[in-house]
Amino acid sequence: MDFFQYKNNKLYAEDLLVSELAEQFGTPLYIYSRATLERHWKAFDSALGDHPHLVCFAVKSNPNIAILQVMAKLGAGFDIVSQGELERVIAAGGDPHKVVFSGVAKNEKEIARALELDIRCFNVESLAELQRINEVAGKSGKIAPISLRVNPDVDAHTHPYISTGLKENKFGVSVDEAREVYRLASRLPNIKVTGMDCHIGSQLTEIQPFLDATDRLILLLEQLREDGIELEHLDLGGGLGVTYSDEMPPHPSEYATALLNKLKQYTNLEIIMEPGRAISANSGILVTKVEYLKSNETHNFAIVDAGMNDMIRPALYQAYMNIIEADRTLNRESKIYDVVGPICETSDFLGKQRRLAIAPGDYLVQRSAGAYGASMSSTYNSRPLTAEVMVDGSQAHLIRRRAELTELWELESLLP
Ligand SMILES: Cc1ncc(COP(=O)(O)O)c(C=O)c1O
Ligand SMILES: N[C@@H](CCCC[NH3+])C(=O)O
Repeated sequence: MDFFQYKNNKLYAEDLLVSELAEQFGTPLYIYSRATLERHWKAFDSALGDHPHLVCFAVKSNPNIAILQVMAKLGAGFDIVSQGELERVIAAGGDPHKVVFSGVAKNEKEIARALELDIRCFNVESLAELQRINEVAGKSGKIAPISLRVNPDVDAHTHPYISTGLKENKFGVSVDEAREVYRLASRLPNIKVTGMDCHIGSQLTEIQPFLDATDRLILLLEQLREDGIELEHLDLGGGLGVTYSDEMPPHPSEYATALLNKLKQYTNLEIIMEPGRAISANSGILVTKVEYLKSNETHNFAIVDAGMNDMIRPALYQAYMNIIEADRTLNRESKIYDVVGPICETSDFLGKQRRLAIAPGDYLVQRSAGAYGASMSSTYNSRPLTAEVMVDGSQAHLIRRRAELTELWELESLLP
């Protein structure tokens, strides 16, 4: 069941009318459904069944601390890529022992803080990083649990900007070098080798690349056994896609079951997953108000109050995201529009060539906006970050207020 659905042609978020939420909290506005977030995380968790596992929510997809709190209450783990994300997890009540730390450029301070909190594992992306973690752990009197992020050189068949598992990408240690780096790691005094990880890209809509990557990891895992290196966990990363238009990605349970099938004889090997988008994207919408309609010889434009600073995916990846009316009872004339924002950039659009029935003052909804929406937003053009609301049944909680305009320069100062 979809928790964002029309009843009598008016869009609801769980039990609440989207247009009323827009009136109450103003626009642009991100609205999330708690029930949807929970259902999506549980789909992964339950598909992995009795096999030892941990489903780590990829914080980068939506780091709002209320969202992390919902995850923490479910018992989720977290995949982080910075100290900022780590502190958010802690602030939200997350368990640091369920945190895996990815990212290509971990600095000493971040490593020290993660060691202090006894995180589950560092997902190490290079030999140089491994050596740095060993040094920082030595200084902190800790033993750092590590996994090597293996780059399996598998084509994820996704947008080139969000493909990460090819040789030419900056991520991880190549599958050919990994065995040697593991041998080295196993001899470092302040390192404990606990796992292996990979993440081949985002918005994958086919299962096969995941299976191919897993095969390469299993091969390496067997080679490590020959070297006397036993792993405790295998982290298969995130990357499962969602439906933005007509993609048909596998359901999380189908995906998890397929991977589990490959690994079922490894009964003691804990499986870690790092889904972000598959949990958060369709748990959220972006509501925006039509400010003006205008037309020229070739185009009709719906000029709305949300811009690429609020949702950059269309501008950055030419991503298609569905746009629908919040209220279909208003009896407007329908036309084909480019839905554009207030930012002074030609790439500032939410969608192009969409049939919509709207008038100024109406609300439009961009669907699937819960992942990489608010998290990638900026204050470009000195626009405050958009407010965010969590709907929980018939309750709406403001989980991020819109900043006052003066707060936008709080960190700056005039010259003396
Ligand atoms: C290491 C790592 N894990 C997990 C994710 C989450 O990816 P997704 O949101 O596609 O599930 C990402 C982002 O692509 C990532 O870089
Ligand atoms: N930000 C991207 C996904 C990148 C995931 C991070 N590795 C998107 O919106 O699709």
